[in-house]
Amino acid sequence: MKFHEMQPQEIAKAIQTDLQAGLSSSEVKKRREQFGWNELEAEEKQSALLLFFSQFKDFMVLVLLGATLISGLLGEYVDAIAIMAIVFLNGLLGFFQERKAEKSLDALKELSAPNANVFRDGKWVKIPSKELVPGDLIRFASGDRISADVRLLEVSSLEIEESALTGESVPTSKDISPIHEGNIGIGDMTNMAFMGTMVTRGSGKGIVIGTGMKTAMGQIADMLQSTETLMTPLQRRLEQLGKILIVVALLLTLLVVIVGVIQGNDLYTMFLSGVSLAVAAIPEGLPAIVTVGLSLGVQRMIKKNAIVRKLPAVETLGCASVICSDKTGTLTQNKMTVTHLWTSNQQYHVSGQGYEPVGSFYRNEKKIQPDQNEQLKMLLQFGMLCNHAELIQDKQHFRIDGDPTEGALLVAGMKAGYNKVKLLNEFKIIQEFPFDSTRKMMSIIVENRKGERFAITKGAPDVLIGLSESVLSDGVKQYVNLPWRKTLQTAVDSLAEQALRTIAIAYKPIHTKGRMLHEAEVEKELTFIGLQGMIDPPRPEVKDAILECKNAGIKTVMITGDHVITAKAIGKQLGILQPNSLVLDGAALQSMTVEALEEVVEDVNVFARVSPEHKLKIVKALQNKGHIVAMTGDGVNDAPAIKAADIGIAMGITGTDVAKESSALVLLDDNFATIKSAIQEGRNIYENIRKFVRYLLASNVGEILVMLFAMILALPLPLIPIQILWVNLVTDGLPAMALGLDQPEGDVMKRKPRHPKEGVFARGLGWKVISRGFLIGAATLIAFIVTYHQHPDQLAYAQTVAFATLVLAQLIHVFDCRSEHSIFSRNPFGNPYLVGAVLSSIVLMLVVIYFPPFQPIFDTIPIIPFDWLLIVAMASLPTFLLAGSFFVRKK
Ligand SMILES: Nc1ncnc2c1ncn2[C@@H]1O[C@H](COP(=O)(O)OP(=O)(O)OP(=O)(O)O)[C@@H](O)[C@H]1O
Ligand SMILES: [Ca+2]
Repeated sequence: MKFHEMQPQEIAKAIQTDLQAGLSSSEVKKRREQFGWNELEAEEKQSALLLFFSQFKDFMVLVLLGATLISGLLGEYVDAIAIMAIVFLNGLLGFFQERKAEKSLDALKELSAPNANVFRDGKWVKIPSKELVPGDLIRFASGDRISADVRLLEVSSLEIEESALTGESVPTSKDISPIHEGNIGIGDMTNMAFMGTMVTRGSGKGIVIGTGMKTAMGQIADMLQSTETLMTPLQRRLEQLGKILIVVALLLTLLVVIVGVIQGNDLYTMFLSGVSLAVAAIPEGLPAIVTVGLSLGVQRMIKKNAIVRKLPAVETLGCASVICSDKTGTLTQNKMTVTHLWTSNQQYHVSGQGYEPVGSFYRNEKKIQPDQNEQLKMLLQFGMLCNHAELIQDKQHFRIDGDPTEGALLVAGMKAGYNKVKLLNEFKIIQEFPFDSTRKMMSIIVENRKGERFAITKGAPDVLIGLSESVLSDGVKQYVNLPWRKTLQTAVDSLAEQALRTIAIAYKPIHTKGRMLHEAEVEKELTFIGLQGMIDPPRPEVKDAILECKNAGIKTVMITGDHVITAKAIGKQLGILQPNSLVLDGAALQSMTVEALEEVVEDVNVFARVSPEHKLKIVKALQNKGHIVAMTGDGVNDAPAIKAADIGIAMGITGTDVAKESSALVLLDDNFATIKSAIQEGRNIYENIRKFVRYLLASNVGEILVMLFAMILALPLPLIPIQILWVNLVTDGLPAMALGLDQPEGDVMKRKPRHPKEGVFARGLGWKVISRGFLIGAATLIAFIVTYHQHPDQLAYAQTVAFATLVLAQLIHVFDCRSEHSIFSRNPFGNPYLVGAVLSSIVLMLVVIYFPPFQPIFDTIPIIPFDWLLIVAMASLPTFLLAGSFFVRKK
């Protein structure tokens, strides 16, 4: 018999699972050995060796190797070996950079791996999905992705979207009864749930019958998800730039070689110089360093609780101009406590803090017994019944498992002395209609001991008022006429004005038995019982974060399903709501076109009582206005807006799998302040990339120009090929890496957001690269000419001086690259990595010049101390000459 044909008990027996306790840890271990991990086999990863060799397939490296071969054939063994060594070192550096980038991306994948809710050793626990084994009992709810093949045991309005398997995008509604029609397809197995499919509504529980490759998903081999690493816009631009530079460098090389040969240099030397120059001119290390820069930034973001799922988001973050944030849990703490009750025209106050179920009830400052008041009792008890939350006590600390709103209702009932288990004995739950953010309510149907049935509905008060035909007042049902409507509305408003989140409770007798009801039949003609108002304090750090964003030119918009007045009150507390800002509610949004919304959207700071579906409209309107939008979300219905936003952000704690999968960024702590940190980091990463692009390109320009000038002036070559290669590797590589670790400049959060289309050379970068590069080249040439004049018979000495000048000029220039303003605007020794990199580059340069075994290889001659004056002066010139203009401008 197949699993879908069996009764739950039969399945449990067949697969040997105790439905009361789940699997034991020892049993799990055994089954893991038998069935393996619950994962789809991914493609083979590139081995370390392969990665190492892939470093040498670069075009320029091949040219270099060709040059080595020619040197070898011509008998220039020293040259050949030295070039080989440098190529090897270059490859090694590239290898380590790529390994590091890959490792941190792997770590990211690990962090965003899905979890499953499993019943083991008699307890519900959350584990990584990959640890599931056949026989495990798992549960899931709206927004979850099913992590194994499952035979369903319990469902509550469960609907699952199975398009990943069947191509059918309309969700299938699920039940648990056995199916006996012989041969059926996956789409018709309504009592099964399959790995990779998505719960769009309701909740369910089931027993795992297949894991890993032994699932319906595992059988479609080509479905295996290959994780694509997208390139960021900047990476793409740099790649294009790289291509242009290759052409430019090759042309220049050709020019240098031709001019050189015409002037009587021998062909071999000119060939080698040309190749070295081309190698030096092409920033082939740039893409790798950019990747490392990005991944270092990504790691810093993880430390700040932000996980980047799509690398391009790192850059887009720096461009964000609007953050649309959920209220509950992101701006506020999502720690709810009921403080006010309202029923029969009376307001009550509840004392106590947090989730500790200790507190008293007061009316007009006088303590009362809630048990004495029939209607208060109903309000509290029904709030507990229509409720999935559980209160958990760890030592002295109380916390909620489930929805905090429901947790607050549960605790309020417990303060009055009621016990949920006892209540469930009195009222049997027959049917349930789960909460969703569009209906904004939840209902259950219960049967009491006398066999009478009635529905209990709890939800947003404005919605419930509309659905009520009567209201309970001192035990009597009164028809909801206009005055009553006003009374109820005033009661809601007065709670909302105190920034309280309000929940209304209503009920209705049910006379139909024997068949399942539809929610539309139940959630109407209700009798209103009363209100519960709960506080949800703002997160303390959010107010400052919002202000910081404001200074950075980023507007914060609150989007909430909560009541307009509650939203306004919180918005005021947090500084989101400005005196002249607009508030829009879901009803208004519903009737607006995107175009109409565009007209006003820039003035709206609070959207209240919205459904998740409205978020997409808001994103679109803002984007049409030219904004780069960051949008948060957690539920299934938030996914389209998260996807459409420039930066989709999902909640790590309350977020569903679906929301996380659509997002570019996941907040581990659900905290708004983390978005701010991520944006700050995003800006910083971009600035750091600018820094080393600037450094590397200016260095390359300097190297090319010094050679080119010398050619034009009919001078001998100021640098020999091996020296150029050395500069390219050591002087350029290490400090550039260190720039990737630089701290943000003080004003990084005081600038306006960067324009997303901004080019690589925007904001004066192009000018800085050319001018500094030009000066570095000129200064090096001057040092060379002066020295050559003094020692016309010692070309190698003049070349050594030129080499030292070039290296030093770059190592001084690197400090200038740390600031968008001037080298003087920051403490030059503020980045210890950079200081370390520069010092080691200097030491390596000295070794090449003064350590005898290296002298024949690099053709260097020890420089006499006096000449260092010239070198240092010339090397400082490029940086300080133009930095001087900083003071001129500042005045
Ligand atoms: N578990 C629940 N049962 C019944 N009604 C609820 C429940 N949770 C929330 N509500 C009601 O539905 C409204 C909308 O809730 P929803 O979760 O969509 O938004 P929110 O959490 O208040 O705001 P945000 O979108 O900022 O997270 C709430 O204001 C509340 O009145
Ligand atoms: Ca919500």
